[in-house]
Amino acid sequence: MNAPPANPPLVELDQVFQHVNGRCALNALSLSVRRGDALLLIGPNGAGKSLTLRLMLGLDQPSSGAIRLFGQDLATLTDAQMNRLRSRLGVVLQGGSLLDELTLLENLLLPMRSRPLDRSALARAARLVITQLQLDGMTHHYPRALSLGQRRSAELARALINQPELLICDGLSDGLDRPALRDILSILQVQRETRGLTFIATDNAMLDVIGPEDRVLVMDRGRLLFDGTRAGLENTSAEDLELRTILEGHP
Ligand SMILES: Nc1ncnc2c1ncn2[C@@H]1O[C@H](COP(=O)(O)OP(=O)(O)OP(=O)(O)O)[C@@H](O)[C@H]1O
Repeated sequence: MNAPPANPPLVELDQVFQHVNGRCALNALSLSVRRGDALLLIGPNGAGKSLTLRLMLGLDQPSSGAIRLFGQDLATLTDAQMNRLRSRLGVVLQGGSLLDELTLLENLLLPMRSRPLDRSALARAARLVITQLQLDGMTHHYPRALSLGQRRSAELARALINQPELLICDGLSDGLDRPALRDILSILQVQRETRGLTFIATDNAMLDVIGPEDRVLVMDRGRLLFDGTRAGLENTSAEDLELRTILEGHP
């Protein structure tokens, strides 16, 4: 048997198809995410962005094709192995996921339940993300007392509390204004530079706040239309009508 590569891509999709209600929602999708990448997945409503992330997280199985997370083929994993892989991830899903009956601090500590840490280690982990996400003074508030931006920050803090290797965010910017989005992006960039965080975000609004060398994937109707830098996307879309039409937001 061949040994797995020493430094495999963190996520790989290989010729993935996904049929939903008889429709081909993902069509021959192949992509690869390397450690330290910051990858933005954009495209119109229904392009297949959320489906793609759900497959990466092992929440759905593809109709065909292979998905590898940290070098392991998800189709071959037991539930226990999948849970171990998930403990290396931070996830923010669309639509908000804070539990209303828990305080902000209790929400933040949810991912730590299965970790054998003492109170001081938990407090340290919480303090770090609370400071990073500027949530000081709010730890005993319930989610309903927070602004939308604070709730999004809290979800991100919860996703980062385990210091994950890979952060996957669906619709992180929903309801956030541009300065708030820039703040969040700079927090993620610092984690990328200081500890090699890899992150994947589906977020059309982020296109305006990422750097020219950051990586962008453009999807439409389940197909991957572009994989390159934001600067490359600007050049390519000047000559590619299909891409330009999507970026300008027309049907
Ligand atoms: N649970 C589901 N049942 C039926 N159809 C679904 C389901 N989930 C996704 N789809 C369909 O799959 C396609 C891709 O959906 P997906 O949610 O991945 O798109 P998206 O790019 O994330 O869109 P948005 O920007 O609106 O979130 C769409 O046509 C959608 O209607």
